[in-house]
Amino acid sequence: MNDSIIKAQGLTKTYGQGASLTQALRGVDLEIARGGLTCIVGPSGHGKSTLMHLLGGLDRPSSGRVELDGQDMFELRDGELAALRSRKIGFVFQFFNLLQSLTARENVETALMLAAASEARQKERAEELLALVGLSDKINAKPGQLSGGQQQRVAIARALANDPPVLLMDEPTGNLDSAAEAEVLGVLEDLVQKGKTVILVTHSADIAARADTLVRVRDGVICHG
Ligand SMILES: Nc1ncnc2c1ncn2[C@@H]1O[C@H](COP(=O)(O)OP(=O)(O)OP(=O)(O)O)[C@@H](O)[C@H]1O
Repeated sequence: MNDSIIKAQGLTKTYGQGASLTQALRGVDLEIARGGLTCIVGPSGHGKSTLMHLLGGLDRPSSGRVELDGQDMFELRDGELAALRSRKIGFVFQFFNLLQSLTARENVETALMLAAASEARQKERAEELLALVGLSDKINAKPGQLSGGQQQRVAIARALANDPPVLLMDEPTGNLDSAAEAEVLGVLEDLVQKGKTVILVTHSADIAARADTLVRVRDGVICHG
């Protein structure tokens, strides 16, 4: 596959040592094509989140490599890796992680890296992002005034702050009911239409059914078929 945005080779990850050693990943090779919705599925405790963290450069593997847009991530030093991550990947997690005392717009603004931009430009950009996830009417609401699905859409807008090509999500609908899940899925499908690469770990059969690519993880390896 030539146009893969992420390419992983021989990934292993071991936690702990001695009697408490866990081999979370035991040799994963994976290519993710640019664009499209990729779902990582599999039983609990089999290595999905570990894989997601390594694909996003949030953690380093015990061995193996991950190329992001042609760049070998783990040959970079921590600071360089962090800079690459913030340009290329937006992260979304199960529990939204919004700041409760800030409005939706302010939560998005916290992630904008527009150092030179005026306050007015930052505000405008945050409002554009909230419009993109269908929340134009909630820009001044605080998380406590929003439903779970709306909070997760604010988290998605925040993850898009620096216009990364990739969105990486760990169970983004794990804390939502099915109506809110459908809301979030709609936003993700919209983003895929706009050319983003969306990769998510999910236990939801409804979401997995909409994936362009399914990656099944079992016992720390990818199982085919
Ligand atoms: N930081 C850590 N330290 C020690 N062991 C860990 C750590 N993170 C994960 N593990 C172990 O690695 C294995 C894989 O965990 P991982 O979180 O990747 O699984 P998962 O498939 O995402 O599970 P779930 O669906 O329940 O979230 C498990 O046995 C887990 O206990």
